[in-house]
Amino acid sequence: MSAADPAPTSLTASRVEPGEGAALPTLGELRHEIDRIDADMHALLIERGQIIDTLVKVKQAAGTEGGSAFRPAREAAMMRRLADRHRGRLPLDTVEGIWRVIISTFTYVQAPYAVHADLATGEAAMRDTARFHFGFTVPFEAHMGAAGVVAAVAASKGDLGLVPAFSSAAHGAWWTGLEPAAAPKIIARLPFVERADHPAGLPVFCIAHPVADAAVTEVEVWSVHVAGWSANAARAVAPLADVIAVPDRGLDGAALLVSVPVAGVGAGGLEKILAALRAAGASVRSAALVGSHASRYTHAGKP
Ligand SMILES: C=C(O[C@@H]1C=C(C(=O)O)C=C[C@H]1O)C(=O)O
Repeated sequence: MSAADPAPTSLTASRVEPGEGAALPTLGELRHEIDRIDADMHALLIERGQIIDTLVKVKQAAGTEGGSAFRPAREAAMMRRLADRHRGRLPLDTVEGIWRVIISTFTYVQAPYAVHADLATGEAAMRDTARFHFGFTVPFEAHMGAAGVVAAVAASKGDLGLVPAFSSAAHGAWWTGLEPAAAPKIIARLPFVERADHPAGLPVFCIAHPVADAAVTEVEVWSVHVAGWSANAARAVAPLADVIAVPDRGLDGAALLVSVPVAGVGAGGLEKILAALRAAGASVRSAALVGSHASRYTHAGKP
């Protein structure tokens, strides 16, 4: 501590936020408070790490470790609570980014994993998304095309893959690679907290080998193959579910990725969607469950 920065005693709340007409604290006093808070936050992160050390032992004892340590249901719930309780000067974007890095890195130190991402749609946006959600300590591996991401995750024990959760002609029906029972599955949809001005708002599905005790089934994602695909069929399913369609012109059909809420508003199960397709003249050739994730959660954004 320099002579220009004396060590004052801790400030009372009334001096940190003085009322109208009250004497302002000195810059030195306020910086001392900032240093105290930084040391407390750092100590709390170290303590969080100690809890994780014990959590690893508990998971080992329960036999629930191995594979990915990523628990998307828990993370979705934590991120919703964080967004809902946030207030004050620090932007929500920053708070969300800090906690994504904290949680993803603590997941990594439990069981190392890499994040494989499909850069084919837009390298900058996908890299921003991967780094925002998983930080810089978790290794990042770039792929050109979603099929490469699916293959890399399939060959790994606990790696995660990021693929676009939006229609893109360039991608083909990558999700058909998730149909075999032993293939990776969709386990999350990011960002967990959506808003119009999200700084890393590219909608992505996170794929991984699913962990038995970790599935979130609020929204099911189905790979559906239809014959007789048409604009009429597309219009019939649009109000019922989020659908990504890749038409197969040779066969007059399409491969669809259909997200179906399991409960609540919009629920009705896959059957309702298949019935709407049939009523619109399409015939359903197959339907395979390729994953599930937490309900989408939208935050109002800046107050
Ligand atoms: C700590 C756990 O493992 C992971 C890390 C988390 C964290 O650091 O908060 C939360 C969920 C998991 O993805 C857990 O399973 O609770």
